Amino acid sequence: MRMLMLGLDNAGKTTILYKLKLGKSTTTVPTVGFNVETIKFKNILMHTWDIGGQERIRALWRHYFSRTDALIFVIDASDIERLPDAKTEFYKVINDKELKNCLIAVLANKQDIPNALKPQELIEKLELDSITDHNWSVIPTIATQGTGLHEALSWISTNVNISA
Ligand SMILES: Nc1nc2c(ncn2[C@@H]2O[C@H](COP(=O)(O)OP(=O)(O)OP(=O)(O)O)[C@@H](O)[C@H]2O)c(=O)[nH]1
Ligand SMILES: [Mg+2]
Repeated sequence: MRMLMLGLDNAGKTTILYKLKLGKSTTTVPTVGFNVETIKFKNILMHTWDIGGQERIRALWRHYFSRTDALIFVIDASDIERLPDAKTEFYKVINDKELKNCLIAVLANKQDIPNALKPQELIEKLELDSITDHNWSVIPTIATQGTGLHEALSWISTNVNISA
């Protein structure tokens, strides 16, 4: 299956990718372009694309939409100031017709930071209950420690319709 990981810069996407791939926390630099790794989870091969989230390169995201089975949208839940930007980008992505059938896992990352929004608060602020045309879930994570990442893959693996 093909997974696409998007979200604003600094959300934690690359940290998640390499925590899942290597089992350890890595030092990252802002991604200019993409990283791709295959993660094996419960005998499912998850081809996972992590795309840079800086504003000037977000226009490139759509080139990676095709054939995506699951979208992982990573949010820095402690960055309340940029939540409106994250929301705008999120809806732009999920309303694209190329992603109309994909599963959506929203990761409420950086739960180790004291003011981080909890999943229920993110559901309200992002108005996720208004989404009726996708199967979605919000999962709290701490990418640097690996907390919640297997729960996220587990939810994806049990809900995905693998097309190929
Ligand atoms: N405290 C805390 N820091 C985190 C967590 N996850 C990631 N970070 C840190 O956040 C910073 C950005 O992480 P990246 O994984 O590079 O972010 P990214 O989403 O790939 O960013 P772009 O490549 O620019 O799109 C790094 O310093 C990470 O160590 C977390 O759960 N908690
Ligand atoms: Mg990155």
